[in-house]
Amino acid sequence: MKRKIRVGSRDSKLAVMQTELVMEAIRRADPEIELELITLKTTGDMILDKTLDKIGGKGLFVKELDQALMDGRIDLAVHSLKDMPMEINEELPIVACAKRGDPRDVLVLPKGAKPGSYYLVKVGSSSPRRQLQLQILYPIIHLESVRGNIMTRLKKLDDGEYSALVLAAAGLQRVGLQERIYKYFSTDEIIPAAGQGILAVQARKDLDVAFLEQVNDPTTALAATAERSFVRTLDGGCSSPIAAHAVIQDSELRLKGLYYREETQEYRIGETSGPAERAEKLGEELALRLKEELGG
Ligand SMILES: NCc1[nH]cc(CCC(=O)O)c1CC(=O)O
Repeated sequence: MKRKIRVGSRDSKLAVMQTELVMEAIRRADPEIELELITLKTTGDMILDKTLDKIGGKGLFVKELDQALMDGRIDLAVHSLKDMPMEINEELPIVACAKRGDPRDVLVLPKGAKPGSYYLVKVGSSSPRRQLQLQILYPIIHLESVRGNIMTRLKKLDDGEYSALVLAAAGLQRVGLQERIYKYFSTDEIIPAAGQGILAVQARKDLDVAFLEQVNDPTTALAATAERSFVRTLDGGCSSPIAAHAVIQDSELRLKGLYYREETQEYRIGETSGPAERAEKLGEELALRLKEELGG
């Protein structure tokens, strides 16, 4: 008898494209499994007139999917890891991280803009992490918040509401709009969000997930562990400009992190490296070091 797996996803174009990528990987690993895509609207997708920090943070992008997992209406949920809260219901663990996509942030110009003629006035980004690092890169920049999914943001850009946007490369690539990318920021120019470019699969902890072994990329999972440990240790909500990016080479993990202290409006950028299996500890140690350097 064919095993049937119901895969839950937010209903944005990006979320569905990402979930289909994971479903393709599952089919490649086990063609016998029957997969059904089930999309759900999440609260975070419906409240579009407020910035995330004003509506309770990242949990609003996962609550409905968590409930559907608990109710047994879906068997898996696929998320952009960077949109998942650092604290996860232990009944609903992350059971796989697919191989990381492009982690970088990029600059996008309005359709038809002449190359080289971009202005740093009314640059759209709602991410405190991007805003802080853009101000460091371009002290004269004028930033404005922008909400909505990728397609909504691009329409606002092309309708003249912004002179440029800063978005994630992976998002544009996955919806087939990589040609809109005008400039890539290196991960040193703008340190990505923890988990940026990573697709995470969540399931009820009692589900037999052996079929996900070939979907999971252990190197990506260790990088995600270090980055999320850094943010969790700093207790970073979505309103604080915390950034973390880990790269693993020959079992050596290098982690770069940015910590911003609200009270003093100071930030620190630091790096650490060590054996990849120490990912959790490396994240914690770097976070504590930066916190101490900033006195709090
Ligand atoms: N909350 C927005 C969001 N969540 C995940 C991605 C991109 C895909 C990824 O980082 O895996 C994006 C779009 C963006 O930041 O421009």
